Amino acid sequence: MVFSLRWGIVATGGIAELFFKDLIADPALRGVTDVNHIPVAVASRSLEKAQAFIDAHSPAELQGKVKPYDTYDALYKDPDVDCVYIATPVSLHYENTLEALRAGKNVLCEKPFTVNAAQAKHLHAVAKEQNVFLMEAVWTRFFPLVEQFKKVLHVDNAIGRIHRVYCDHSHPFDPVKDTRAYQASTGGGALLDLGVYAILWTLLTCYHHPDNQLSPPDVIQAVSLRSPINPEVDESTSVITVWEKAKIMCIGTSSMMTYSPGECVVRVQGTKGQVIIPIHGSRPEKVIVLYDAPGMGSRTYEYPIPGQGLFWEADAVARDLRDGKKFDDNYPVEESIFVMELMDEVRRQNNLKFPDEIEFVEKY
Ligand SMILES: NC(=O)C1=CN([C@@H]2O[C@H](COP(=O)(O)OP(=O)(O)OC[C@H]3O[C@@H](n4cnc5c(N)ncnc54)[C@H](OP(=O)(O)O)[C@@H]3O)[C@@H](O)[C@H]2O)C=CC1
Ligand SMILES: O=C1OC[C@@H](O)[C@H](O)[C@H]1O
Repeated sequence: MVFSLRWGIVATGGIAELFFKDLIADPALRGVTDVNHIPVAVASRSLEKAQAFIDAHSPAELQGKVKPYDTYDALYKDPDVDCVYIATPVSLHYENTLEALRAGKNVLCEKPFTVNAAQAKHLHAVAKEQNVFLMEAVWTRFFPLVEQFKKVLHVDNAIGRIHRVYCDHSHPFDPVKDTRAYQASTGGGALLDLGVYAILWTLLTCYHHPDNQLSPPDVIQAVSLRSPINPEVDESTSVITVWEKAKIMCIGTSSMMTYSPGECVVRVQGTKGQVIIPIHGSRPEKVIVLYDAPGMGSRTYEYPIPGQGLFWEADAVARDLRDGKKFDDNYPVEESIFVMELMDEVRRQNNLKFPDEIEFVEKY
């Protein structure tokens, strides 16, 4: 039997649009037959915007069936919504997710989860108290390609012992169009918005290395370059982590001024070769293994994406809710908290602060 998940979408920006389109894509096109998705409501700060979003993106069979709301709160109260997708700027993730959880809703919240670890911990506590589902929407984590990447490195040991990892996620943000990236009040800067993907590859290679056993890194050394447009935010941040148990050094970089090197956004170097992921660090389609041994050559695993690729995380949420889970095994909230702790430390080393109004945590 197919399990259908009814979604309520909060906000009508760029990623909300892509997520909506992926929800209504035919699951069979990605070989999925056990779950599907039904968008039932969209909330915006303006009723006109919510309605325009629904009209623009709903296929004929959904016209008139998706409810528009002019407040996010009204959507949280809708009994037809099984799961809320939060697609607001990061500065609002804590507040929006908290309200949705308190209304008894399951929540998938866009990346980065919150602006600091304290907020992430509070959301985790509230989800447990309310007995509802919570996950950060790090979509890439749910790509089938990622399973192949982990298998090549940690199961097949295709490149032998891993020594060093480079990973990058960068692309320019336009100071006029992408204003949220340049404002501290909206949680801007390269680290939070783009650095999450450099951290994702760091975690997959080092934190999840069988010898590391999910231990934190022994060393974190980070440097940020502040933006001349607004020195309150970082335009580039580089983070070196050392993982003693697995004996790996990892260099993760992010910049909102320049592009990632296209041919290689992730390079994992081992004793027997290298694993390379070409662009894009958040939407990869290939894993390439280059063997050092003469005559071994290379092997390429290709994973074309039949859509944007956001549907895989939605499928994971649907399966979790079908199975009565409150957290996802592949990406539990504890790991989002760990990511936020890492980012807190990077910001501490570089004296990068957001305004109190967005760093606040309610007493609990
Ligand atoms: N997974 C991915 O690939 C991507 C994830 N993201 C993440 O998604 C989130 C949203 O990003 P994106 O969609 O690009 O952002 P946009 O600026 O395009 O949209 C944000 C939406 O949030 C709502 N909103 C509520 N309050 C504010 C406010 N004070 N200022 C601006 N918007 C507000 C608005 O919707 P309304 O007016 O309808 O209420 C707005 O359309 C971020 O956390 C970002 O990191 C972004 C891009 C890609
Ligand atoms: O999350 C995102 O926002 C920034 C983009 O670079 C990235 O590709 C996208 O997934």
